[in-house]
Parts: sequence; structure tokens; C-alpha cells
Amino acid sequence: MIDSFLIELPVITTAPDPAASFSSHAVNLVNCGIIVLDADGRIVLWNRWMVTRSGRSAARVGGQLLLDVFPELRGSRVDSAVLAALIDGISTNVPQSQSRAPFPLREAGSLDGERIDQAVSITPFTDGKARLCMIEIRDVSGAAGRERQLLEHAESLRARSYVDGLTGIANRRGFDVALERELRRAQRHGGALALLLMDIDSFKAYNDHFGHQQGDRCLTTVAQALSGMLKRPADVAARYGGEEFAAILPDTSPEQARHHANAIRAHVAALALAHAPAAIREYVTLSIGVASFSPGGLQDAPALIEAADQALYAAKRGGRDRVVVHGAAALPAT
Ligand SMILES: Nc1nc2c(ncn2[C@@H]2O[C@H](COP(=O)(O)OP(=O)(O)OP(=O)(O)O)[C@@H](O)[C@H]2O)c(=O)[nH]1
Repeated sequence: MIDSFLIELPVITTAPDPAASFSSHAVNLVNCGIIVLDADGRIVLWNRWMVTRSGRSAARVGGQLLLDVFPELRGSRVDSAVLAALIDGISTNVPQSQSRAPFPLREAGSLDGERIDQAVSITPFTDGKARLCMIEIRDVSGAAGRERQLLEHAESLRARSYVDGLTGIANRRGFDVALERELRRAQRHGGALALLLMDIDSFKAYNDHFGHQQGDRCLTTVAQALSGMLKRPADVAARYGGEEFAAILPDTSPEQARHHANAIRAHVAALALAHAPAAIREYVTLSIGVASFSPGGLQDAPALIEAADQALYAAKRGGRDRVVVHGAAALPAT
């Protein structure tokens, strides 16, 4: 073992010269952890930073194998980097992004708090014939915390940018992304997919009669009712724009889609939301157009949307409060 065993202040060193004493002070003052290992992986230097963050004194760890002091390091990236340094003389950086907190170190003075985030460098060096290796540990908790906050913020912005601010269901952007995703899945697996476009009947009359704010409340109630009718995890309810809604129903045949659409229409009617006198019914109703993906027919999003839109307009022309399936006869309201 190397005989110059430098530890936390007061520094113990075999070298009585002032230069060595200054170096020892500097090693203890530096704002990062410094551990020096001898060729066998035993600790020969453990600075004060390490003492305050690990709760272990230099006297306790001096001469011990690093892996006995920190058994959890066995097989870790730090362990391999130490071997690479001591055997092959290779330096390694282990950034926080690769191994967040390899050493069980906590903020100075808090021995049961969260581990600090660490960036670790391992550098081999020689002292005479002996090969040693220095491990430097930096506390990067501040930077890592800021990075996490930024990521969370970006994630919440991204999530919000797919949600309609008024109704809380997916917005048009969320709809576009979901439709492309589900279409690709249906194309890959040869599965079924149905698209429903829905429009509140005579909504201009509703707004004119009850006012815009009440109109907004009506939109939210209908959106929540629609969303509540879609039970499968992959189903998507979206506000397509204005008073128009959409539903994407993966793994749903045209016949099942017609059935679902009628159930949604009946459910919204059953809410019995009072409508304006100028509307066709005393309560709020929906017209719904349905179109289905098929490998030999409607294959992409624009074709599917256009077909559902045509069916929706057929439902409007047919008298409203009804479902029309693209390519099939209109069903009157029941
Ligand atoms: N309150 C409210 N109204 C909206 C919103 N977006 C669109 N609208 C209203 O929805 C109404 C849609 O009217 P039209 O497109 O003429 O259709 P309609 O009166 O529903 O008639 P049909 O669709 O033919 O049954 C317009 O008066 C829009 O102002 C919104 O976010 N809030």
C-alpha cells in the first residue's frame, strides 16, 4: 500500500515539507469528492468533501477496498472504469446522464436525504512505479434538477398542446396525431378502424338564444358525454373544431361503428339539454357521419375525414339528429 496516506483535515502525511502540506489543504478545500485508490483498489486518499457527504471518516475507510466501503458499486460503470484505470491506464467520465447517483452520497449534513446527482471522472496516474487512480465526484444536483424541471415543463406543454382548453378532450392537433398513429397500426395489422365526425345541430340558434357562455358550457357537457361513451383505452374523443367533434375507434367494424354512433347520439339526446326554439328538437342533438378504414378503400387520413364529412352532411341534409355511414343508406332518428 502507498504510505503517503492523506485524509481530511488535520492532514496526516508522511511528507513534512510545506508544499505537501499546502496540497493536502487544497485537496480538502476543493469543492468535489476526491478518492485515490492504490493498485489493489484500496483507499489511500479520502478528502473532507467525501467525509461530509458520506458520513464516513477518512480513518474509517482508509486502507479498505472501495468495493467493501460501497458494495453496491460492484459491477457498476464506476467499478469497470476503476478497473480500466488501474489495469489499462484508461481515463473515464461517467456523466450523470449515464449513472445518476452511483455513490450513496447526500448533501453535507443530511445523511438521510435524497442522494445528490453525481458526475464522476476516473483518472489513472503513477507514483514512482505504483499505479493509482483518482476518482473525482462532482455534485451536479442543481443542473440535473433544472434539467428535470425543463423536461417536465416541456412535457406538460406538449401534453397541453394536444388538449382542447375549453372541453378538456383532445384538440385538432391531438386528433391528427392519434388518427395517423391508429391508421398506421390498422395498416400494419390489417385491423379495422372507424372515424366518427359529429356536429351539434343548430348550434348557431343555441348561441343566439342562450348566449355564447352557455354555448361553451353546452360544448363542454357534450364533449364529456362523448368521452364517457368511449370505453376502450385506444379510443380517442376530440374537438375537431367549433361545435364539431370526432371519435377515432380502432378495431371497430363499420357495423359496430354505426351501433356506437347511434348510442352516442341517443346518449346526448337523453341528456335533455334544452335547445333554442328555432332548433328541430327541444333538446340538443347530434348529427354523425361515419367512415371506416379498409385496405382496398379509404386508406389515408384525408380520405377518411372527407368520407366522414360527406356522411355528416348527408345526416344534416337528411333532417339532423341522425347517423349516416359513408357508403350506406341513412338511418332515421329512432
Ligand atoms: N359558444 C360557442 N360557440 C361556438 C364555438 N365554436 C363555434 N361555435 C358556434 O357554433 C355555431 C355553428 O353554426 P353553424 O355552422 O351555422 O351550424 P349550426 O347552427 O350548428 O347548424 P347545423 O350544423 O346545420 O345544424 C356558430 O354560431 C359558431 O359561432 C365555441 O367555442 N363556443
